[in-house]
Amino acid sequence: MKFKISQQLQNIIIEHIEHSENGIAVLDGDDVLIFCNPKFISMFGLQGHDLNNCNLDELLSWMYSQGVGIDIGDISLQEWLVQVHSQYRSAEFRSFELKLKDGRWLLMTEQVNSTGEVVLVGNDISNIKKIENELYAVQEELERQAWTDELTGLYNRRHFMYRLDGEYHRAMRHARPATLVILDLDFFKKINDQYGHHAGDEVLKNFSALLRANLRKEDVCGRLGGEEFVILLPDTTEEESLNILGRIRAALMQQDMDSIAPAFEYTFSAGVMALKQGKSCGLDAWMKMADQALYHAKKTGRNKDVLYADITEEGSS
Ligand SMILES: Nc1nc2c(ncn2[C@@H]2O[C@H](COP(=O)(O)OP(=O)(O)OP(=O)(O)O)[C@@H](O)[C@H]2O)c(=O)[nH]1
Repeated sequence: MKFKISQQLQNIIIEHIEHSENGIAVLDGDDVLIFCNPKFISMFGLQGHDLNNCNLDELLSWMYSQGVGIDIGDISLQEWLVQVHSQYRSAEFRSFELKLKDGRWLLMTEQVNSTGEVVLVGNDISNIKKIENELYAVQEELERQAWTDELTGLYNRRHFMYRLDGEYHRAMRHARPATLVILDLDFFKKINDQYGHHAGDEVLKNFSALLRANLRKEDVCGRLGGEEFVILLPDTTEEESLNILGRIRAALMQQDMDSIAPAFEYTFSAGVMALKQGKSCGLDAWMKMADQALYHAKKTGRNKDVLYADITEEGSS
């Protein structure tokens, strides 16, 4: 069915456009602005600008120079105009979101008429965007909680194993070295028994911070549970990993633990298993071998690093 557009109906539509909560503008075939309603002017902060014979680029450049309207981030005006023209008139109808300098968000629609004019309509979606951002923040926090150990802030076992899996396959694919270290605090039960569970927790947090401070950004650090930690060192040989452990031990010796008790100190044992470049062993076996090296460190006096390669050579694993 086709409606007859009477004068009365035209008046109703024109009044609606004038008072609409949507910003509406029309550009002619040469992209010169031939109409915009009051809401469009206020939406983009165009008050005070002479809009007669103003084309799209002039309009955008003016907004940019006045610091009003669209927030284009860190790019230059030239780059922005190139971006705009790569999309503008690219379809008969398209919609996109725009962030404004004052923090509001718009959902824009761009319709190209059969006679070449472009009709732009902007709808303020700031409230929806706010809820969307809050939901994103909640989702991110839930994801963070799902893969983080609550006490120490390190990755939990599940997420660590996921990262280990990725690194294992990367190392195999590119025949790169990678080393896995399992660390366990020595006589931790005694710390709990002597100074209390809270002090034990403080020691766990202290050790986690110490690991983080002494590892590179690309290293992955997790808490397997209890007083057992794990480090994945990508692109790191056995020898390099021993240097890193030496650095961690030196930092541990130097720190002041008076908040637990005067002259308080603790130690850890570590089991080290380095992947031989390009030689596959399987993920579970990799963990198991590091664990066996750790067990050996515990059995032979604690407060030391043991390489799996050494215990197999000795035949004492
Ligand atoms: N404070 C605290 N203690 C924990 C936590 N998780 C596990 N533990 C305690 O850690 C202790 C681990 O004791 P063990 O497995 O005997 O190990 P250990 O005393 O460190 O002995 P070695 O590993 O052989 O040197 C147990 O007493 C656990 O209750 C925790 O989150 N916080």
